[in-house]
Amino acid sequence: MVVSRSARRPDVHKHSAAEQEPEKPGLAARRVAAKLLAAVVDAKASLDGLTDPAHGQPNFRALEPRDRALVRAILMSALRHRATVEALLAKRLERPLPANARALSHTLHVAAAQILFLDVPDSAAVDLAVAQAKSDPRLSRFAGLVNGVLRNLIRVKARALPAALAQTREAPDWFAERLEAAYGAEKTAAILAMHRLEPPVDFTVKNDPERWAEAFGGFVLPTGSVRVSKLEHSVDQLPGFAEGEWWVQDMAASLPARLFGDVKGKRVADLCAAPGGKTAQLAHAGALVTAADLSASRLRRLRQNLDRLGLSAEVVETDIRKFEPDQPFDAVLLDAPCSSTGTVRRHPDVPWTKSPEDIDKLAALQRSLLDHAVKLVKPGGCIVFSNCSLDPAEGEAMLSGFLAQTPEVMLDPVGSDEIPGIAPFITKEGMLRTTPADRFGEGEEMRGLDGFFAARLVRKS
Ligand SMILES: C[S@@+](CC[C@H](N)C(=O)[O-])C[C@H]1O[C@@H](n2cnc3c(N)ncnc32)[C@H](O)[C@@H]1O
Repeated sequence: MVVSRSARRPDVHKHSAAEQEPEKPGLAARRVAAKLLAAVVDAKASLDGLTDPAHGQPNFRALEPRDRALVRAILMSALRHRATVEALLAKRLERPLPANARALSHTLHVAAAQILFLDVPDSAAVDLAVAQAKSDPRLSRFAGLVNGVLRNLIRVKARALPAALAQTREAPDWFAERLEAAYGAEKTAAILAMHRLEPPVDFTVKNDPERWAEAFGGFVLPTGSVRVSKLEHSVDQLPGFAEGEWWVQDMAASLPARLFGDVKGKRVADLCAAPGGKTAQLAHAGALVTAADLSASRLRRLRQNLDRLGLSAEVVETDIRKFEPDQPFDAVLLDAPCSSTGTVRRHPDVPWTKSPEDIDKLAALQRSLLDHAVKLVKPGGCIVFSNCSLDPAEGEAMLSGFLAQTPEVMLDPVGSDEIPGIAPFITKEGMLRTTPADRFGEGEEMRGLDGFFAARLVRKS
């Protein structure tokens, strides 16, 4: 290895006074927030992946736990309200930022999200954004602009924020337009309004929902899930966690596995199983479950989850299109990979990382997975197809194309009284469709669930 002289003698470097100044507390967190925002918005990386404690972005993982929590809070707000922040910043800029000023745009968004939506002192948000600009060669000449724009935002926010929230459609155009085509203008507005809110946490409990609702300070939904509007503790600190008495699962996500009815003693394949929410439901209901998934790391989480819950399943790591079990199953669940547009309340990066092309590709993947899934079930056996997309291309439309071209399979319509509380979500064809704007009763807390699609099919021959 050739080592250059200067590399061996770092002591000869001259440091400027500015470089030697201790870094302002909190600056590293803001820098990481801007970097991750760039990764989400420009490189279409998933926020959960970037902030994964074990495999996430290295600068993020290097932060103290408190700063990691702050970075996540900043990014959740910056993405949840991205269109509103953009509109408010645009009004404070004399002219649009040039396309190559991405770092400047991300710095402004990170600071604006704190000023508008977080409990961070305004002065700290501005000072740190200015310090960030000064210390970054790409941004140093914009430090004055950062200061001016953000101080202006602070001055007007009490009046300008409510107006911007009322006038801005909180989504990229492609996303809102597809929702409108599927659900109409009024329901789209209601869905986008729900995307602005932090969602409640729903739990699937093994037994006695009333008891857990009381223990968590929540209430029982008509379907039996327990809902907590705002959790005061992390889930692993709640009673019953170590004992494996419950798991976190949005109410909508708990419905597909219940469409099989009584599965006690039946051989059921859960084909895209990880991290195992539906595997756990099926195993708890007494099924002999084979849980298959492509992802080794996600299957590790599935095993950990089942261990905690004291439940068991046969676990198979495979691309299910190559899965050839010795004998067909009594029933098959295909909870297919999808655009996840039904989970924007929890994953506000989704509209900014996905595209219409992704939706088309995912619909084609779902179709190929479903074509194979039906071969794995006995004649007379049941197949439930589900996913957490709001887009009919991945739900109703994909399924009707499949049914038209697959004569050996027919739709088994779901009755509106099969599960307590599901009537509002059953379509006239007997499929299940939920959106975040749906409600299952009167009152604010009875509103909101993930967007889900599910259909039950029977293999005739
Ligand atoms: C929506 S998630 C499943 C969630 C899971 N059913 C639950 O309730 O916890 C979709 C899963 O499909 C898996 N997957 C994607 N393509 C696959 C394939 N070709 N074969 C098997 N699994 C696949 C992904 O690894 C991912 O874990």
